[in-house]
Amino acid sequence: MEPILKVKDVLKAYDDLIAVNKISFEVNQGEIMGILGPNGAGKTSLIRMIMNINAPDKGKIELNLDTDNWQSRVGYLPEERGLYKEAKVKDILIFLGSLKGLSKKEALKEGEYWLDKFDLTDNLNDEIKELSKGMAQKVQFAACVLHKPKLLILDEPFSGLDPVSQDLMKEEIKGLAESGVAIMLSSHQMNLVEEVCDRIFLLDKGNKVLYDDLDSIKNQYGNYRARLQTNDSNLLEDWLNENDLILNYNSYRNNFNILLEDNIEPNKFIADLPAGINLVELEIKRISLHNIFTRVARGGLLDAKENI
Ligand SMILES: Nc1ncnc2c1ncn2[C@@H]1O[C@H](COP(=O)(O)OP(=O)(O)OP(=O)(O)O)[C@@H](O)[C@H]1O
Repeated sequence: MEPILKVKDVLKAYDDLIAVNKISFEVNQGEIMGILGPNGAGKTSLIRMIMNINAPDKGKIELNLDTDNWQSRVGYLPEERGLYKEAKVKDILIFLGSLKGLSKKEALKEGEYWLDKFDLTDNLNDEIKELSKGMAQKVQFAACVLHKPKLLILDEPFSGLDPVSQDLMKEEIKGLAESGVAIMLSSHQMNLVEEVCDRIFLLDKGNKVLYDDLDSIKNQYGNYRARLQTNDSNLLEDWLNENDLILNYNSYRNNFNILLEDNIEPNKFIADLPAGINLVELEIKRISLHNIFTRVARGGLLDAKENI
């Protein structure tokens, strides 16, 4: 099946600054593609070109939405959350729905469906200025999905949300992808998107760092780290100091943070632990996407401490 969005060799410069440097990627139906990178990486510049707010200096953006009126098939949550403060939630939903071709009744029905999901049903008649930042953001999210878009573009959808609301937002985004929506989201909070995205495009200073599915990225770059608590600290310390499975470690009293060498799998580490060691706790995980980014984009060294 044709991708819903194709970005081909897109370049955008602001005077001398190349904000987006010949970037190419695709977003397919039913997948969540994360555009990740630190502040200033070029994420919003890319999104604005996709939304036709700015034009690329070079390259092409193609939308495959089977319509001349592409905006009726796209939902967009912009980075700046600009709902009119004096307007009521209800009127915002009706107005933004009407821009996407919905009748008043349809917009209200869909809007109420989404407000219910975010526990905001009682706020339908509130003015935006009466809502918290996170509540207003959920209303804006509702407004960008109520016309059932085929392509959803979310610029920093988790910023300003508390952890419970972030989880709720993640679940709704996953649900939309499962129903077939192509979703592209940008974020600088790499830990948050790890659990949501199928594929990742890592961007740094306008340049591609990595573009692959999350598992492949983690298989390729993701060393394992272990967190371990033991009553046999001396035994473990001696073992760690002479073991070539270990890249580095740090410890505090009986707690150890251990970074395994490239390609060392958890089984190998566990099988090699000193015989009879008394373990109180053991956790083994891959390093985070943030650490992979630090390593690949910045040539940073991995250190056991920063991975915990
Ligand atoms: N209108 C503009 N004029 C000049 N420079 C700009 C403009 N918009 C963005 N830039 C620059 O382009 C680069 C990329 O900015 P952009 O906003 O696309 O990054 P971002 O990845 O979305 O960052 P953030 O996570 O901070 O929102 C930055 O160096 C920024 O200063």
